[in-house]
Amino acid sequence: MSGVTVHIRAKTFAAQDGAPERALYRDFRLEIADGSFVAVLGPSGLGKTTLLNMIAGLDRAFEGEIRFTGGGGAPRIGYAFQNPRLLPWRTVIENVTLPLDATPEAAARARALLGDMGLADAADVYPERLSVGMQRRVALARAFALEPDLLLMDEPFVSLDEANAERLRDLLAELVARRPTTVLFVTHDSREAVRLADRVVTLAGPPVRIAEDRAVPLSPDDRRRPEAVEAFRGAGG
Ligand SMILES: Nc1ncnc2c1ncn2[C@@H]1O[C@H](COP(=O)(O)OP(=O)(O)OP(=O)(O)O)[C@@H](O)[C@H]1O
Repeated sequence: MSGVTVHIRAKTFAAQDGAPERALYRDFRLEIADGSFVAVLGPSGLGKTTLLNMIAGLDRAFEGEIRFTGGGGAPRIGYAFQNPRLLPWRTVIENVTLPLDATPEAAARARALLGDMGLADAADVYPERLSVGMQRRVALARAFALEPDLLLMDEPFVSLDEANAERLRDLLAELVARRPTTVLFVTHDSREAVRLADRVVTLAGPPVRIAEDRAVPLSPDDRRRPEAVEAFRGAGG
């Protein structure tokens, strides 16, 4: 596992194609404890994906520091992007095993995860044959198969129907219970945040600031009861 200490002194997107300069972050700090499951809520366009990209090292054009805590050098980071980003010229199983060591154990783990995702029969087809919801599940399997120390998830269940989304929330909770991982989970849905996370950070801005930071001390059973989730949300004010 790995915790993260984020300090963004400044993150600005320059003016471009007629759009004005955007100062997204100014002296922003966030501590994510090793082994925690943190949901990040906030309005569209605020800079949540940008935050994940900076943590993942995909966006280095900012002033500040991202430090990984919890020992053991650079963490293995799994990233379930907002769009599935599968390689169209590779089969489903090839997409999932791509970031893994080429060992029989890794291949078996990838196939088992596809089974968990209800995609056992789709392992050898190409992504274009799959619905968007199935492609999202493949992208999740790819992120889990890496056995990450830190899992970044950007609205991973957003285009799924509620029954499938709920099944995958259960699966995510089970996978994290099975193999403890630090999770940073961006969502628009505060029910989903309370359902999954042990801490919900609500962002406001710009520039981005933490408007609310709330621990969610619900039991796994309560999280699966919509009325318990609703009562917790209602108690928050
Ligand atoms: N490469 C870029 N160049 C210029 N502006 C960008 C770039 N990437 C993002 N932005 C802008 O920065 C702002 C934050 O984008 P970001 O995708 O991080 O927001 P978000 O909170 O994840 O939004 P959503 O919830 O809609 O996904 C947006 O206004 C977006 O248009």
